[in-house]
Amino acid sequence: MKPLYHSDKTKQLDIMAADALGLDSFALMQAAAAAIFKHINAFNSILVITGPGNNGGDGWVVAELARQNHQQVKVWPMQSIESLSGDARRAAELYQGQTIDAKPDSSASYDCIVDSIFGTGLNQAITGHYAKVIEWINLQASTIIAVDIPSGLNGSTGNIMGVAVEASQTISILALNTGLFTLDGKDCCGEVLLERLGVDSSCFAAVVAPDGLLLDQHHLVEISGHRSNNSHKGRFGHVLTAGGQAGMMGAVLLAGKAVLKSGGGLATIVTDSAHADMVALYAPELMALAFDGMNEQHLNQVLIDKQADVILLGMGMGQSQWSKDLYTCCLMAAKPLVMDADALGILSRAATIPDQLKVITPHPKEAAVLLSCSVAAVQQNRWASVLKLAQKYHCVAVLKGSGTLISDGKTVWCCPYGNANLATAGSGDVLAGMVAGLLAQGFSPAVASYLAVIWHALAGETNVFGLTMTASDLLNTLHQTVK
Ligand SMILES: NC(=O)C1=CN([C@@H]2O[C@H](COP(=O)(O)OP(=O)(O)OC[C@H]3O[C@@H](n4cnc5c(N)ncnc54)[C@H](O)[C@@H]3O)[C@@H](O)[C@H]2O)[C@@H](O)CC1
Ligand SMILES: Nc1ncnc2c1ncn2[C@@H]1O[C@H](COP(=O)(O)OP(=O)(O)O)[C@@H](O)[C@H]1O
Ligand SMILES: [K+]
Repeated sequence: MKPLYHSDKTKQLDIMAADALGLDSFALMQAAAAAIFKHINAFNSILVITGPGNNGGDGWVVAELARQNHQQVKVWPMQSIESLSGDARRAAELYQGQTIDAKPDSSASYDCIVDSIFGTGLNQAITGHYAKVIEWINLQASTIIAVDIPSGLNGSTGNIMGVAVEASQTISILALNTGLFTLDGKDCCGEVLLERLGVDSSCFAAVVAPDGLLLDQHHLVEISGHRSNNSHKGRFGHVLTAGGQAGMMGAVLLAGKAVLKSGGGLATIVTDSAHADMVALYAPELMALAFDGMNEQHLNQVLIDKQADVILLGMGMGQSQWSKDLYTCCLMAAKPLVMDADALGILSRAATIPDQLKVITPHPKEAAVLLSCSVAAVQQNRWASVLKLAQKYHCVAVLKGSGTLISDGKTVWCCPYGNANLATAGSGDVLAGMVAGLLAQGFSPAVASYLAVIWHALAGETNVFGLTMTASDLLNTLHQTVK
């Protein structure tokens, strides 16, 4: 897994890399620019837009390399050369090509625009002239290459600070920043490429603790590689999927089916007696159990009889007395618990956190309730929020949304896959069922969570139904990602 760093660690990483390579800071800038130049050396006409810091410095060096390569290149500096300092000033002074000092007229077109306005040094919202230039960049049909980070994107959190470049490609230098992969990061970055300049990331990871780890689809081989031939359904776990108060049955059905679709051996739906009989009509492979409210003896007996390995609680469960009774009953069994949806609201008000709680799967609004803060506060720093959730509830937390984050309270994993087609009713119920299904098969809470998240996101991203995909379609096409 690639390490991810908040952008405040960049300077430290730059120094370590320079040491490892035996370069001074200007030679490191030249090496960075040479690595970026490889990605633009085939364009005919290039406009490099440079800012006040070292990100701008990279841009000046890239422009000089393009000039030497006989490409048509111009630099549009946002600041006068005299106002620059250090390596950036030196880089600008070495450039021997043309500059422009205002927006190109509409007849001038560039195949490629290089965004080297701001990198990791962005420290306030972008306004004024800078904002206008970024808005102009976003209107151009050119290929837009962002140096290190799209200007305006907060490299740590993935928030847009006022306005941000929407790049076709982002070429990160030395290390990847956390903000590239969550919240607005994915919309701003386009394709993310990493140029390590010959420095192995393990050289950093040993000294500077990463703030996150980037998940990769290759982890999914762990799922299919997990089972021996000499197996039976009892080996793959039994999940009791509890929820679906009167009139809200769909969510718990989707979750129960996802348990089986993710390889779980057995799934029993515990739901309102008004519709327990209908479960088999939807999916004959599901077992059903009616819960009438405070019928705890009955439920406990079933938990024992059915030897459930995992309880998944909350989908379509509501917040009524029936819901609270179901919550209470499920907690009486000392079985590993996964909580989603309405169970999270009850958990947030509960006097104690059950010892057996293994995973919670909130979307940002549920996370806000769990952390007693606003949705904006959760999203402002999703990295800190997912850590807080895991630490407060002593379990693995899955903070859903664009760039889903998973944490066990120490490590944060980030899923770079998925798209807005997953924003469809019931898609989270499917994810919760997948987490429980993998947990029941013996994966640890963290591994079950991140495997489910990768699988779910990739299935959504590659689904042939595109934006017409429903949660049922997603379930029925999971096999295209993992068989
Ligand atoms: N030798 C080096 O130092 C290397 C630097 N690198 C590049 O350097 C970048 C980091 O350089 P810097 O730390 O200079 O950061 P930036 O290039 O992002 O620029 C920071 C400057 O912008 C100003 N600024 C920040 N936010 C602003 C806003 N909203 N409006 C107006 N001005 C604002 C700051 O006051 C500061 O002067 C990296 O992203 C990377 O591109 C890499 O090439 C690796 C080597
Ligand atoms: N824009 C997006 N990009 C990637 N994944 C998304 C996006 N929007 C939603 N998702 C994913 O879809 C699922 C939606 O879950 P949730 O909000 O709980 O929906 P529901 O309650 O309808 O099941 C989550 O796994 C979430 O990460
Ligand atoms: K940039």
